[in-house]
Amino acid sequence: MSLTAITFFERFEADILSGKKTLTIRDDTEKDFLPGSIVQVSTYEQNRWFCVLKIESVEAILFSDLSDIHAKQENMTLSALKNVIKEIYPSISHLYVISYKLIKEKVL
Ligand SMILES: CC(=O)Nc1cc[nH]c(=O)n1
Repeated sequence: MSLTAITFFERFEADILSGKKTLTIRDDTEKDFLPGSIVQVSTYEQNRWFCVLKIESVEAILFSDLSDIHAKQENMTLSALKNVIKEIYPSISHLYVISYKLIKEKVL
């Protein structure tokens, strides 16, 4: 069964809504998104819905293969991205790059 919802830390919300952050890197507990599927997005902290994404692709990657291309799509430097991922997933080397498109934003 594929996943239909995802959470992001609140600090990433503005970058997602502005289209500056177009991918997320997750561990194997959050890899089962179907390309082409629609996913509801909420904040991790408050479970507050804030947008809808369409999954473009899900690709396995090793932590050591993260590059400037991934960092740019996360709207970060590569060293900032590696620090964020190490903090969220300490000592996990097998990860998944999930790319997405913003479909619907929250209306303020
Ligand atoms: C809640 C959560 O795990 N959020 C993450 C994790 C990795 N990348 C990301 O953009 N957001």
